[in-house]
Formats: sequence, C-alpha cells, structure tokens
Amino acid sequence: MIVVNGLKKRFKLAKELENTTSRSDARQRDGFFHSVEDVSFRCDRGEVLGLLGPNGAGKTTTLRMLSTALKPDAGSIEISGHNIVKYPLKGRKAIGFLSGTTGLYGRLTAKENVEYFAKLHGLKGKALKVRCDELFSQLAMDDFLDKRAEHLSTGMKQKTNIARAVVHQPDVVVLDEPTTGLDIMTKQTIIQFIRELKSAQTPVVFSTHHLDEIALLCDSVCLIDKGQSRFSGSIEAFKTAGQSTELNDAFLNIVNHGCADV
Ligand SMILES: Nc1ncnc2c1ncn2[C@@H]1O[C@H](COP(=O)(O)OP(=O)(O)OP(=O)(O)O)[C@@H](O)[C@H]1O
Repeated sequence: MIVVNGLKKRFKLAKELENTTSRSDARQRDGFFHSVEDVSFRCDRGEVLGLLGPNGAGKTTTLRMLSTALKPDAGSIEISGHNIVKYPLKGRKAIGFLSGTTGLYGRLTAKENVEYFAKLHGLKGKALKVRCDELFSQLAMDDFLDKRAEHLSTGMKQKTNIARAVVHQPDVVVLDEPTTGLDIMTKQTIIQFIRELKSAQTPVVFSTHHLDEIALLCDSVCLIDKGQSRFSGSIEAFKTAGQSTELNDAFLNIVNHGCADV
C-alpha cells in the first residue's frame, strides 16, 4: 500500500531568475520553483493508480520522491506501513521504480543487465534464474536477451529497464511514463505486465498522458496540476468530478474549472 500526504518539493532558482516571479506559473517565487506544493493520494493492494497532469505539473518530481531519489520538503510517504521519508532504505527495498532515465550498462546484454541487478538485490543460483526467466517471458524479451544494451531499440530498452526495476519482486511498483514512445505491440506487452502485477496484488502507480491506458488499467487516478493534486479517487468519481463520462473531457474540465461540487 502507498499513502502519500501533503507532499511538497521546491528547487532553488538559478541566480539570474532568483528575484523573478512568473506570470504564467505562480510556483516561481521567493527565489524557488515550487514544483510540488500539495500532493496526496493512496494506492491499495491489488490496485493500479494513474498519475495524470499537464506537462510540468509535478508528476515526475512526485514519483522521484516516492522512489527516495528526492527528499520531500514536507509531507509523508508511507509504503507497506513504513515511513520512507524517515527510513529511505526501507523504501528503496520496497519499491520497484522505473524512471524516465533509468540507465542500463551499454556493454552488457539485456540478460546480463537484469541478472546484474538481481545479484545486487541478493538473488543467486536457481532463484535468480527462475525469477529472470519469468520476467523475460512476461515481457517477451527472448528475441533480444543476448544483444548488448547499447544496440537495443527504445522498446527493448524499456522492457529491460522494467525487468531490472522489478527483479527483486518489490512490494510496490512505480513507473514514470512506462509506455511513452513505444510501438503498439510493446505498449500492449507492458499493459499486460501491469495487469499481471495487479493480479498478484502488487500496488502499481504510473504516470501517463494516455487516457486510454487509464481506462484499460486503473482503479483510481490522481490528477496533478501546477504542483497540486486537484483530484484523487476512483475512475467513476473522476468522471463525476469532471462532469463527463469521457476521461478526456473530465480531465480538461477539472484542469480548467476544478472539480464539480457533488
Ligand atoms: N531540479 C529542478 N530545478 C528546478 N525546477 C525543476 C527541477 N525539477 C523539476 N523542475 C520543475 O518542476 C516542474 C515539474 O516538473 P516535473 O518533471 O515533475 O513535471 P511532469 O508533470 O513530470 O511533466 P511532464 O509531463 O512534462 O513530464 C517543471 O516546471 C520543472 O521545470
């Protein structure tokens, strides 16, 4: 289970911007850019939560706080009952995190990359082989397992990155735009993989700009706009709050007019 409450994160503005404010984004003030100002949501066992929001809303910053790569300035993050702001090591073990920039070792093959991270997590021998084979099959990786990472296509790299991120069977999985830039077949494989995580009761939080993926996969959504969660709850409640049965319209209505009073 993931419970996030009142997250905040600001970044010091570059010297030349220090004394400026932005007319279009009130988050630029006081010498800081307040990327995330108040974000809250929860994702329970067996649930998939989609994180939505316009470009620059604060989704990646939020997910990086969940992954413990960034420390929040305020707010709490609880994962499987652990306060991971206070105990980031517990968070690192409990989370499988796919970031937009997760690196692979170019000279290692796809298989070697995943096995390397499995070993870092303490897997060895038969357990390592069984876990890696399971992932290679779920993510349809067999055709390129022996190719060096530096020669992989975007989709092959993404599958390898996902396998690497979840090889230790984390309690929760957090994916930053897992399907961006991928072809339809690779997208489908990743969507099916997320469904399998859900069947195994693993909570999954992922950010996306694709509302069709939200419709296909998610039990709940959190819509972040200008650093604040404007809506957090079930898909049905999202449609009600956005006054439309179409997710696209509901999204635009909430961003432009706020949630409807119901
Ligand atoms: N290190 C940083 N220093 C200053 N500003 C930052 C930093 N990191 C992020 N920001 C700003 O915070 C805001 C939120 O960025 P973030 O990457 O979290 O948005 P996002 O919702 O993931 O956007 P997108 O959908 O375009 O990926 C942006 O305006 C970004 O420029």
